[in-house]
Amino acid sequence: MTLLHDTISADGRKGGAGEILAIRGGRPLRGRVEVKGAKNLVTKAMVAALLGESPSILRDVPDISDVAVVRSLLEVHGVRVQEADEPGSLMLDPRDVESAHMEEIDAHAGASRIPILFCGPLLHRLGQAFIPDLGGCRIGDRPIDFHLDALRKFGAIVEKLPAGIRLSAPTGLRGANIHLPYPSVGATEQVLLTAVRAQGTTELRNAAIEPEIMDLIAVLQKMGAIITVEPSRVILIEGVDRLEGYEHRAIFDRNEAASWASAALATDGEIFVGGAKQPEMLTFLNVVRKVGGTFDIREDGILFRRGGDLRPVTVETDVHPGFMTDWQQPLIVALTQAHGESIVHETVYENRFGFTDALVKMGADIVVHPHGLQDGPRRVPRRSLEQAAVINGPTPLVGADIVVPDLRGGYSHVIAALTAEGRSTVRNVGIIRRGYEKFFDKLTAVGADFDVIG
Ligand SMILES: CC(=O)N[C@H]1[C@@H](OP(=O)(O)OP(=O)(O)OC[C@H]2O[C@@H](n3ccc(=O)[nH]c3=O)[C@H](O)[C@@H]2O)O[C@H](CO)[C@@H](O)[C@@H]1O
Ligand SMILES: C=C(OP(=O)(O)O)C(=O)O
Repeated sequence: MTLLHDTISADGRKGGAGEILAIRGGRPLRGRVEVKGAKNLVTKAMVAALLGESPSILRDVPDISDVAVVRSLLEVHGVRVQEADEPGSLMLDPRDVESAHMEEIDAHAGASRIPILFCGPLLHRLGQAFIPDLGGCRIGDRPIDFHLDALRKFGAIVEKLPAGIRLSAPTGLRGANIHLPYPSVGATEQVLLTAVRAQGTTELRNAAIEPEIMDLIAVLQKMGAIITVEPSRVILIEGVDRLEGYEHRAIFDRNEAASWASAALATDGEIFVGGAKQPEMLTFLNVVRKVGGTFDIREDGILFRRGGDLRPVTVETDVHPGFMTDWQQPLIVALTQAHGESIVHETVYENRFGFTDALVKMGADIVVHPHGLQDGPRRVPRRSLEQAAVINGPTPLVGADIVVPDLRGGYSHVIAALTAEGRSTVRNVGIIRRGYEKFFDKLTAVGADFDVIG
């Protein structure tokens, strides 16, 4: 195994060394990996630091390119960011927040989805905000209409620019009554980050309640916010005049944990995921059990292994506490090895099965139904945008030349290549660093046989 490069570029979009892997598959992955703070919390907690009048300390920050992008965008707005009291901790000092130059903001275009969450904090701190065009996984349209509608209700004025948007709040931001058309994670965070310093009370209905959102609420409460989570997806936020910095250890990355679990199932291996915890993964663990995998929940993590032949399963992705959409892509690799027909209904995004083309090229039997399947009783309400994938297994996979399309799809391609007999070339793996820290090191730790060839 030759490691030529396993570092993050400051800019998540840049290519270069570490982009192409030659993988020799066909043997079980066994070993231990550690997961740190969740990409889907850490990046938002970093934005929350903008709202404080004093510095914040965030611990268990993963070394991923989405964090680098958010750090850089904070820095161009005058936030001083440096390592704090232990490896993987950041001190974020927002006392000198200032407007950034347009070119500095534009340099972050297309790199991540997080910049949209700068709207409320920048409006509070500076009275205006410029937000670059967003990046993130291309798994559907991913509109930001819920975000902008909510911001307008708070009193913001939104202008479309040739690249990005400009917001201003000439008369300040006031609490609002907001009902989200769908429990969007990002829009819920947008409302939280805006309402905490708005004048008066905000009532948010049909809010997302993912564990990462609860952790963001914990961060905001440490800062001085007053947020009440009521039953039935209602969140009340009483605006306050001043927030301070926080000290916080981020919730673990349950998406990374589920990914390594699926790798153990797919390759008939055994992987201990240090830092994984049961409560946030209940729904995933139920599916592991249903497909015939086993898990052993320990004090410091969860051990995943395949117990025998894998069984087929039907899964509907959903908002929390349902089966998370980010889990379905790695799981599908394992389902190619299950005995019988599995069905995955993707109800969150309208285009999240593109990665299966590569799996089919490797020998998998997967048929994607772009308008979903009418197949009997369902727990998750049908959505017009949904699709379904029918996976028949087990099928031997053979090595192929494949190109990574997005973060989870990319991880799934690597795992498929490690499951497949023979040699695969996997291109564009740099995308995987958006959400998986020390990815090559971790592959090595579980015994993957690969070379970085470009
Ligand atoms: C950085 C981050 O935390 N990303 C996560 C976040 O993405 P993100 O916050 O972008 O996902 P959302 O929950 O907002 O999206 C859910 C659905 O709502 C739609 N929608 C959303 C906003 C909007 O203004 N209009 C609109 O129509 C989306 O197109 C999608 O169909 O939650 C997703 C759902 O758990 C996860 O897959 C992503 O990993
Ligand atoms: C869809 C994802 O991320 P993002 O929202 O950052 O594109 C993901 O983490 O799988």
